Amino acid sequence: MDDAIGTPTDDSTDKLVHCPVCDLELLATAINSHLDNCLQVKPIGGVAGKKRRLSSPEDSGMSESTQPLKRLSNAPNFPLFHKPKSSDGPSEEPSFAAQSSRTPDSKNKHAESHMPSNSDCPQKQGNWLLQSTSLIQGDQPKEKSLAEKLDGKPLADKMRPCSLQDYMGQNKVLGENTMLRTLLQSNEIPSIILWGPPGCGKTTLAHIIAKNAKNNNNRFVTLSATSASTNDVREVIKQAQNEQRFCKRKTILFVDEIHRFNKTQQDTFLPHVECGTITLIGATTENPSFQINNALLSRCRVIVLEKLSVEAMEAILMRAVESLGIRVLSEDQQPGCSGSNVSETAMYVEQKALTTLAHLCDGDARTGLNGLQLSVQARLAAGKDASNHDMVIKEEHIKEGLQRSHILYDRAGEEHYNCISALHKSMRGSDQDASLYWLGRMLEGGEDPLYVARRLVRFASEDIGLADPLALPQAVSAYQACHFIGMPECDVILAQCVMYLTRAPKSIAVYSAYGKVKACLKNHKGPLPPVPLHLRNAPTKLMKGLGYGKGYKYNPKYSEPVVQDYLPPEMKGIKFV
Ligand SMILES: Nc1ncnc2c1ncn2[C@@H]1O[C@H](COP(=O)(O)OP(=O)(O)OP(=O)(O)O)[C@@H](O)[C@H]1O
Ligand SMILES: [Zn+2]
Repeated sequence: MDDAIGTPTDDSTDKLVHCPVCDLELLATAINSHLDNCLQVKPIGGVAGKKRRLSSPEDSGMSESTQPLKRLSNAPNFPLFHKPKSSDGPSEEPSFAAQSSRTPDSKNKHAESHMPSNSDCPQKQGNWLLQSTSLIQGDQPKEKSLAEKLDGKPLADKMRPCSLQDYMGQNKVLGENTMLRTLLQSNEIPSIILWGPPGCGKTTLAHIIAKNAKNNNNRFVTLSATSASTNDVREVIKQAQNEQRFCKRKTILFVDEIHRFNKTQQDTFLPHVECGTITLIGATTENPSFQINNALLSRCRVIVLEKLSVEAMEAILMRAVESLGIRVLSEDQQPGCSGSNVSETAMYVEQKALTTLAHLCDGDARTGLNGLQLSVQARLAAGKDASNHDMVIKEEHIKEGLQRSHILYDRAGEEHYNCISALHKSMRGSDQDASLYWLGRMLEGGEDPLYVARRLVRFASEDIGLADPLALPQAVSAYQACHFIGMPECDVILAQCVMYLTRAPKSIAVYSAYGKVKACLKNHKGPLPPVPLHLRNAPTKLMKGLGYGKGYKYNPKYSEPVVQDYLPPEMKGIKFV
């Protein structure tokens, strides 16, 4: 590579810059001619084995805006570029660039990162429902079969809305005059944290926000905190700086599951969010006040998204059903009465089944759409063996298709803590029905029975204590019994214990007395007082010689009450109980 380093002609061009491709330091005036060479020789976007040359931004491993490759007139003719990290090194963690080339699946759904644009929108991409192989052969576009439509990416991904129009629910944050609405209409997007339960549309909203920003000259980069390393974060920042410097383009960085980043990783963002190099959109299912660094939190607006309502879920399912060409049967309708003259077998879904699905998926659109997909695929598979009958998806098929445990309850997240807290408070309030309800919510949702049992043991002491000293052994027995027999048999054991504890008299005397002890020790200034000599044991001659145990009155030897101090002299008279 011939690095033509130019000669300075005036002060403004005297600056040294780094080539973003090969990192060579050279004069600003020379960067373009250098880059022209450098880009030709240096393969960039070495992603997952695919060496590419930068011909368009989408071509590069890391995703970004659909801006055409262009030169800037105000900089000394800089081209648009960035340098995706090579993922060849065996010791390196997979870079975000590498992630972006993986095929997304429902778990790794945000791996692909892109600037949302119409061309990214799966529904607008030449219509994913229509294209089939016949197009390649030059025929008229032929409608894909249902099986073909369900092939590939999960339905939830295919249905991801590209505009607010198709984004359902969340009216509290997206309605007229809300902050977010106003923001979407403004040029500047601030850094935000989207907090909400799984599948409520955080990622989708982030894409829509980025796309809707009037100042569309943004780069959109996605990182998943579950797999990105601090180096990946640094790399993104470095490129964002380059983009800003050379191309005056802002980088919108979407970090999914941002709570998974440790505090150091979160700190890495801070200065760059502050100075505006990066607009951060974080998504989290966890309460940001616990999981996100205060300094970072104070620079971001927190937008709370809610579980999708049943109505919103129905609308989402309906949109999916329509795009799949499945016909909806109201209660009094029969298959075949929809007036369609399609000769092949048709797929129907009962309205009731959709409503049930909308209820069962507990506000999680991904679960809802995946549930629909599974039910349709199961019907298709069953239909293969049967005669050429129309296929109808009924309520029971929907229920079969969903694993309830994954729907009702999120074992690792917020819901887990919310439910155990509700159980604890209901027992404390001696409300048996509520206590049993929350217990059921957890156990039927797949909670670990031992986790619940441990909390019962704690409750027996904290909230009942000496008001009924039998509560503790009851709870310990329940724990052991659960340990022996496990779910599902142990459900009734936990229910018995929960009812016992709920009915028992309550006392926090022990709990609060011990709390005072802890506070006393914590607040103590200076060295702790030594244990008085008379209270010390004297197992050896030496210790006896030192005065250990001297003057101690052994209570059983006295018929009258013994007067003796048991606290260090400094603590005399202190009361905890
Ligand atoms: N409000 C919505 N309107 C329409 N579709 C939605 C909405 N929310 C979610 N979806 C659908 O559900 C899928 C999953 O949503 P998304 O990835 O945005 O959820 P998320 O809140 O980021 O979830 P997670 O916390 O699990 O990452 C989307 O691809 C889309 O099809
Ligand atoms: Zn170079």
